[in-house]
Amino acid sequence: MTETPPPLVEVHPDAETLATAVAGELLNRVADAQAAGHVPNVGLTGGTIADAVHREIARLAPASGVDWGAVVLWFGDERFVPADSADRNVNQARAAFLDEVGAHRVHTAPASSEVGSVEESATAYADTFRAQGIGDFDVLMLGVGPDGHVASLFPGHPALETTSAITVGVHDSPKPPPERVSLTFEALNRSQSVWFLASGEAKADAVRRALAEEGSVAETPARGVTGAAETIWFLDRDAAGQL
Ligand SMILES: O=C1O[C@H](COP(=O)(O)O)[C@@H](O)[C@H](O)[C@H]1O
Repeated sequence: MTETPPPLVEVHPDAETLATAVAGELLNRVADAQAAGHVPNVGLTGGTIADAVHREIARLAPASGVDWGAVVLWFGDERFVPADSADRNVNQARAAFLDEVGAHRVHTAPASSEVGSVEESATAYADTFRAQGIGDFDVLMLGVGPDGHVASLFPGHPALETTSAITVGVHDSPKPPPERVSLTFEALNRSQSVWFLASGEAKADAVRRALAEEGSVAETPARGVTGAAETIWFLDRDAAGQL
């Protein structure tokens, strides 16, 4: 088995500077990939710090030279609610930056108003991956819950144990809404760069557990994802407070 490099930690004074730094770094990576003739696949996440990052991408995008029409965008997880619900991660991202920058190659799991069950949604999302022939994510951004969850893989939840599938339907999520679709560890780990984003004191214990020498993935699912080329933890000072 190939060894992945150890995680790097980058600490910023607060959530605002963290969001600006991540947005700037993402724009640089995507611009470089496009300059090299590559069509980048980028994994997006929902959540509070992700929203701040997305708004910074919108602000910085005009000067970046990135052609967002030629970036393929995915979500690490999606909430199984109606298509027009503000709870959908894709709607949060559309409002924050996707519409403004002109991104249109955007893929997420179908909504509850589009398919009949969370399993059907998970299967359709997996089919989209296969149809697009995605090898791996160039950059996958992931939020981290205060409980250590990543995407919609929650501590002690049966969805953690999914093998031989790239998506899973999640029922009884401890965080609302209860039904979600998540990429599995198998899919999340098909990433060159994994960037964890965490801000605020409420995340400090989860960040400590995720980066500790010892601990289980069942207890802290964020421990289960690494990038083949790099894993970076982008933190603010409060989230890094227990390191
Ligand atoms: O429910 C979710 O939560 C996490 C983290 O969100 P945050 O608001 O605590 O930052 C997010 O990564 C995930 O995509 C989302 O569905």
